[in-house]
Amino acid sequence: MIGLAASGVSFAYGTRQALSGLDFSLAPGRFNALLGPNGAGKSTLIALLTRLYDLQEGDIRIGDCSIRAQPRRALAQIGVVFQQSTLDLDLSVEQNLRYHAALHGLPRGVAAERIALELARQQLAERRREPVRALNGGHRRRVEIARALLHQPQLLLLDEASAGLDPASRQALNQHVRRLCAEDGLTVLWTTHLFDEVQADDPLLILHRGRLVARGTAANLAEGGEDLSASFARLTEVAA
Ligand SMILES: Nc1ncnc2c1ncn2[C@@H]1O[C@H](COP(=O)(O)OP(=O)(O)OP(=O)(O)O)[C@@H](O)[C@H]1O
Repeated sequence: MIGLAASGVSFAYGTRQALSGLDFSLAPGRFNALLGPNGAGKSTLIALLTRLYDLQEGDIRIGDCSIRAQPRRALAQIGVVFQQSTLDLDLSVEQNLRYHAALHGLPRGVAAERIALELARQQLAERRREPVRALNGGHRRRVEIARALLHQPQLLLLDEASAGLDPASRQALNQHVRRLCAEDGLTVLWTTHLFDEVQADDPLLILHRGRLVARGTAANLAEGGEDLSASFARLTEVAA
């Protein structure tokens, strides 16, 4: 199981400060939630964790690798599901995965084995020959998760993976990712702006206007029996 630790991470788009002095770590092998409203900086943080953007300040360690000093080794440990889907809707599920495996230089035989394994794990084996267009939103997300896991990373980052899904599919996807975590020891970072996707004992980070305003679990951040939305309102008001 692998953890992640960020220290002193700040990022600005020109003069617009998007993240300020973030220090946090993710619990290895757990479903870690990152909660923040639109514009809090979640996608910017994912972009830094995946080296889509270069770090401006601070460092991020994935396991024992610094993404500054050993970016290739660090990135090999990460799988990512971005907010915007990048599946080709007209290709089959399997073709999408094969294309991705080829891009990453996986030999054909290895790719075929991993694709079969991942599709079985995501309960999608029977749909492998269907075009992605024929799948509902929740299943498309599972294809993206399968794709993100093809190179066998130990850390899975999901940026608002449930966005655009109906409530039942949102909950099913959330439970699905929790199972991957529990069964395979995957370390997960699940970003969301929805309180009901966070459970009381999840390791939780709350991001507000580019600053971390709380770390802990929803249960230990709560005061006087308040629910997470009330804790959130109190914590962000203090930080405003
Ligand atoms: N390319 C960009 N250029 C300038 N400012 C940006 C850019 N991308 C994001 N921002 C700003 O940086 C801040 C953080 O945005 P970010 O997209 O990381 O937040 P978020 O929490 O992911 O929100 P959302 O859920 O809406 O994507 C916001 O104020 C946003 O307007």
